[in-house]
Amino acid sequence: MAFTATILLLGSGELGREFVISAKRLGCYVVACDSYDNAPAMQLADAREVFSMLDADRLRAAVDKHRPDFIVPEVEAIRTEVLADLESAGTTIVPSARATMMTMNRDGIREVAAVDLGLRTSRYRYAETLEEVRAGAAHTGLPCVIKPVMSSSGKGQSTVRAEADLAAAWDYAVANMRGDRARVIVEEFVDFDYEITLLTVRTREGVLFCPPIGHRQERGDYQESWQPAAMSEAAIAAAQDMARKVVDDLGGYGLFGVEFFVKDDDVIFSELSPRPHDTGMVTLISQDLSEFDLHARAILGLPIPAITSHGAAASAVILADRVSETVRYEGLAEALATPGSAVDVRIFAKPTTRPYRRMGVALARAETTDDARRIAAEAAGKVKLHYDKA
Ligand SMILES: Nc1ncnc2c1ncn2[C@@H]1O[C@H](COP(=O)(O)OP(=O)(O)OP(=O)(O)O)[C@@H](O)[C@H]1O
Ligand SMILES: NCC(=O)N[C@@H]1O[C@H](COP(=O)([O-])[O-])[C@@H](O)[C@H]1O
Ligand SMILES: [Mg+2]
Repeated sequence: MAFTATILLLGSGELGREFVISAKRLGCYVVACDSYDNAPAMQLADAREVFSMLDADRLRAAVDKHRPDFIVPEVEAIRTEVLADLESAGTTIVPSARATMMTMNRDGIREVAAVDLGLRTSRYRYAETLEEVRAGAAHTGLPCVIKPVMSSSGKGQSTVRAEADLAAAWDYAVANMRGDRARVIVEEFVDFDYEITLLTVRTREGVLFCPPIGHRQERGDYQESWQPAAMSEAAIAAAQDMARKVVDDLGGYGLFGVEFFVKDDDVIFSELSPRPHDTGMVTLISQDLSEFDLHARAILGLPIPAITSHGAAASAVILADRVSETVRYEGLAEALATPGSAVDVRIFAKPTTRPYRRMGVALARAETTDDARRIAAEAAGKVKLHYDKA
């Protein structure tokens, strides 16, 4: 068939949805996979498969059926041993099977960064029992942050300020982790001035960086992001140096979201996604090419002559507040009419809601990042979710 390439997308949320658009524009055939039907990326893809990507047999069956040129993971929770086998047999895993294995669990990437590469990270310990959690907290000191090694978007994460709260944090982590391995990382709480995502593109021609993205998180999940984040040249250089080391170690081609905490000029590596990053959705309005276009080009081996910035920009999330099997969006016209130099909205069209589930994002460009943040938040606030009765 007359397609540029066949891509099997593992995970079909909002990030996958925008990636499908970028890949389709370049003539790819995309099969979108996720554990539930009508996931955001499926609505735009050429074909879909609904199965748990932790199920090795189903994953292999999907690969046998579609014979992809590229397998593009969009979530962490994937049976990554299967990806390693497929890579050995000649299928390209994006960015590499090693990158997906090392980032599926927090302990993997932490060992690469802190031990193998000697990057500056927070103090940490792993724990598999409450006793080990107590020992971990004694090592890091309080406050500390406790996270399941297998989770994302802040699920199961809590900050503990008093020893008496360690047991509740352990229980919360175990109750909200993914997978069946009760293991957490206990991290020193970093009292950072600000935190950033450095979008880093590994291409055949070398490593490229987007301007740093600042963001604000609540409950371990991103609420708003802006670009460029104000940063000293020294801090940018330190972050770029660390990002380059990690992506070169993980290997392959694609875009990575590398997360750092910054305190004064001290830049501390936190973690990374070997794929587009939620805070990077701001690039849908801030730059040519967006993080999704960059991922697609890097994967396909297409040139990236320049990453052009359109100036200060921001994104603000639109969240659900309850469990519902149906949802409608209202206020789109009002949101898009928000005064500002450029305002846009992305509606993810997720079929169901739950408290804090990200359902859309508002985007704005303005003279300053402060103005862009204000306008994006105002536009996001105008989009109202209407929960129909089932
Ligand atoms: N050690 C720490 N000290 C201070 N804040 C922290 C620490 N670890 C995490 N946080 C805060 O919690 C947020 C989420 O943490 P982290 O990125 O590790 O979780 P995540 O579940 O992988 O999130 P995502 O998948 O959205 O990237 C961070 O962006 C930061 O704001
Ligand atoms: N921080 C990771 C992240 O933002 N991942 C994005 O959220 C989706 C899951 O959303 P859901 O939980 O609403 O289904 C994922 O598929 C991905 O697009
Ligand atoms: Mg993170």
